[in-house]
Amino acid sequence: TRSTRPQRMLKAVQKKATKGDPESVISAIDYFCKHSEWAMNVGDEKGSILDSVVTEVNPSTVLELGTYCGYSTVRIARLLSPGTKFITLEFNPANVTIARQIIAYAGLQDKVTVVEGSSGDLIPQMKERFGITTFDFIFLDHWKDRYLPDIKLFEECGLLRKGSVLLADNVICPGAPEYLEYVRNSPRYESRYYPAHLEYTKVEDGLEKSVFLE
Ligand SMILES: O=C(NC/C=C/[C@H]1O[C@@H](n2ccc(=O)cc2)[C@H](O)[C@@H]1O)c1cc([N+](=O)[O-])cc(O)c1O
Ligand SMILES: [Mg+2]
Repeated sequence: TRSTRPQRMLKAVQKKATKGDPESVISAIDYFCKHSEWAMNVGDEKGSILDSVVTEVNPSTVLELGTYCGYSTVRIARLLSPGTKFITLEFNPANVTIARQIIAYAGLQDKVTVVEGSSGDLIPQMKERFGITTFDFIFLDHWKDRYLPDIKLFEECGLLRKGSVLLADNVICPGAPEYLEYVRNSPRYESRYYPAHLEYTKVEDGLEKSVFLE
C-alpha cells in the first residue's frame, strides 16, 4: 500500500541529511516541504522565531504539544542546555514512530522524551510521571481547538510559574481565535504577536508568545 507523507519525509531525511547533524535534518525537511510535498511543520520562517524565543528563555523544562514528525522537536532540542527536561506529546502512534526516528537521526534522542497520548490526558500526569513541577517553556502546535482548554489545564494543574513562556503556532492560520482572545485579555498573561507566514507559503500566519504573570 501507498506510503504516508511522514514516511516519505523520513526517507528524505535519511537520504539527504547527515546522521547526528540537526541542521541538516532541519534543512532536509524544509527542502522536502518546498520541493516535494507541503507538510505542517512550523517551517523555517516561524522556526527562526521559535529558535530566538527558546534561546532567550533558556528553559530548564520544556513541553511541546504536537510532535507530528519531530521537526520543531529537533529545532528546540538542538538549542537546549545539557540537563534540560524536554517532553513532547504526540497522539498518533504512527507519527510517534516517525518522529522518534527523525529525532534519533539528528542525534537528539537523549535530549527529549516523545510521549504517546492526548494532551488532555497527559498534562495532569506531568508531575507524577515525569517529576515536573512547572514548565519554563511550552510550544503549542497540536489541534487548534485544544489550545484554550490546555492552557486552562496548565493553570489548574499548577504547571506554570511567574515568567513561564507559552508560544503558540498558527494563531492566524488555521487560527486559534478563542485562545488568542483569552491570552490577550487575561490579566494573568502578557501577550505578543510575531507576524510571519504559514510554513512554505505566502499566507499570513504568526506565533503568539504569552508570559504567565501570576
Ligand atoms: O492542524 C494543524 N496542526 C495540528 C497538529 C496535530 C498534531 O498534534 C498531534 N496531537 C498531539 C497531542 C494531542 O493531544 C493532540 C494532537 C496530532 O497527532 C498531530 O500530529 C496545522 C495545520 C496547518 N495548516 O496549514 O492547515 C498548519 C500548521 O502549522 C498546523 O500545525
Ligand atoms: Mg503548526
